[in-house]
Amino acid sequence: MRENKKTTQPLSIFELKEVSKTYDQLPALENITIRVPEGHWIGILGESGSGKSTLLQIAARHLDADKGAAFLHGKELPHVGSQLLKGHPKIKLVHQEFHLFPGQTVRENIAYPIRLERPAYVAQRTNELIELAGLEEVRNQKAKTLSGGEKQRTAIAMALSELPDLLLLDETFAHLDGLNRSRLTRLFQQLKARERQSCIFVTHAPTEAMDWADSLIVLRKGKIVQSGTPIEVYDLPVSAYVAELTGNVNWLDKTGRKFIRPEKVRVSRQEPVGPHMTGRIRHTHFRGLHWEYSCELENGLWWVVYRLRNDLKPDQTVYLRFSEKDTRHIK
Ligand SMILES: Nc1ncnc2c1ncn2[C@@H]1O[C@H](COP(=O)(O)OP(=O)(O)OP(=O)(O)O)[C@@H](O)[C@H]1O
Repeated sequence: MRENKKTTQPLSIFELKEVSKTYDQLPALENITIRVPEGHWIGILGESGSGKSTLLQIAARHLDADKGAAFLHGKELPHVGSQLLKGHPKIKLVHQEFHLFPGQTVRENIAYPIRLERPAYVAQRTNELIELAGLEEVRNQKAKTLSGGEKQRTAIAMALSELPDLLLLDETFAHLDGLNRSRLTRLFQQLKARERQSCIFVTHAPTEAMDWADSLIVLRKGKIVQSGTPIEVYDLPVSAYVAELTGNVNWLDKTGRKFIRPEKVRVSRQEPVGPHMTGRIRHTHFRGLHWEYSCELENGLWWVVYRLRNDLKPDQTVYLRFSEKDTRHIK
């Protein structure tokens, strides 16, 4: 990685500096600064309408901000309005409306961005991506005949055939089933580790954000409310909004200031010695690797608790214990 000698900070590939955007006098983004160091994946998490897509559109050079600037490798990028074509050749946005050539095959679509390279390289890179994206069986099928998930994987493979300096992903996993999700996961793991790809990705899903991001940025009503590593943001959220957006939260009182995460709560069927809380199981949810139970406490609060086994029944009385050091306060 190239280092900035003065600060020893990794150099930013891309930067948005003090960017603001208003639609019909309503602010969609306010004073947003984001730096993407080389090889980093920045996850943008936020509720619907918080400005995530607007941010990606500005980063992709599809949309001009009202204020602020965008830099690639330290060079300010021109206004979108002053360019003949929207976008930037070194920045690729993959979003849910896939831009594929419908009459071309999967292979032809993936090969298109590198069509001027040596034929042997084109064939090798295309085959590699077809395999990584799990598209072997549809490689000769026309894009218009693909399923939604196949289109999405083809669009991602196409974006990656010629690696951009900055990859932008908009809700990439949103409509994928488990199998396709794990295929893409492999593809992205390789991109991160081998290709040192830099990326900004937008998601609603906290697990996806935690999994992929080197740093997380939480947006609310167009403003950055918190940024940090996924662990920092998850463990020390600055507000109830961030706490609830990043995972399940058990509030310790009705003020919404003190909480504990469910994985820190021990649930038992027998009354323990020592301090504990008492509750009743109300709902059971199978989550694959664990069971999640909604539990109504004696004080009227509802908590979520996890167990590896499905051994608690609705209406059963349970006892909850936790350590004070695992509780968190929101200032
Ligand atoms: N073209 C537009 N014209 C007017 N208002 C817009 C336009 N695009 C977005 N907005 C508004 O700007 C705000 C931010 O929208 P944006 O699509 O960036 O949010 P988001 O976080 O991506 O939402 P979602 O998760 O629902 O896609 C919203 O209030 C939205 O209604």
